[in-house]
Amino acid sequence: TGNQWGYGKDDGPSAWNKNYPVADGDRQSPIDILPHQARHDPNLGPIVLNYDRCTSINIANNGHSVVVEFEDSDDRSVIQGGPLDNPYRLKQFHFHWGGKGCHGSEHTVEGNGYASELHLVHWNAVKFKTFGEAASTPDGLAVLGIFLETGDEHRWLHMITDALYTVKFKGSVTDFKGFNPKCLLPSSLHYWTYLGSLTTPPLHESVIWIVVKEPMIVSEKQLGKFRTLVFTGEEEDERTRMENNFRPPQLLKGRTVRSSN
Ligand SMILES: CNS(=O)(=O)c1c(F)c(F)c(SCCN)c(F)c1F
Ligand SMILES: [Zn+2]
Repeated sequence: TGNQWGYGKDDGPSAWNKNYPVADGDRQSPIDILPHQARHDPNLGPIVLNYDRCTSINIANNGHSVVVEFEDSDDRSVIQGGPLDNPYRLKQFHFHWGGKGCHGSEHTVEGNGYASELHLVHWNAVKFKTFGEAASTPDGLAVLGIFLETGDEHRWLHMITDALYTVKFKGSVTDFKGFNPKCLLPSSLHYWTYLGSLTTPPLHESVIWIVVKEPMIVSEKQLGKFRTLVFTGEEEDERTRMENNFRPPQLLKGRTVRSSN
């Protein structure tokens, strides 16, 4: 069908504007963050996360990433504070990563990429009735971005990486109950924030981005397990390793990046 997109030569980020013209819009993500040009805003308070472990549902391979979905019928798991006027409900989290040794984050900092980037996707259920409505309206979504850097093993990431073999193929879904993603976060939640978009089609310009400055540290072995997933379905004959599922930085087009402290 027409809306097939991916990260390959012919269907990758440089081709997305064919089916999704907003790809060339004025508030696209990710971006390259220049800390010295970010405006420190003393009015930016801390990010407050209230996640309830009971809202996690399943882990899935959607053909683009590995995604953990959450129950979002009430305010049990929300993010608030910082640049947000309302609490935003946790809908899902997923990752973007590179190939062996090369970079795989979406946002970069002074041109430097990280090995991977975790996105916790939240939606404004005060102003919108459904996730879909929020995802297609300016500032309907708040995405918390966390960089992953290789080093020592992450003590809790094994809860995700141990489940990856069950979602190797596109379309596979497995139960994933009782997981609180707060265990993944670095100790400091100082952040940069700016107005942007989804980084995958349909690339809606609906995201308030909150990018945490301190990366989480994971081992090369843990990261390698993400690369055992494939973009393709079990029934397909070619097995395309899932890696480099990141969009490169987009033009800032006059936007301001603010910094907590
Ligand atoms: C920020 N990262 S992302 O890649 O642009 C991204 C996804 F991959 C998503 F899956 C979803 S939710 C489901 C909608 N198709 C989302 F809101 C989202 F923003
Ligand atoms: Zn993402």
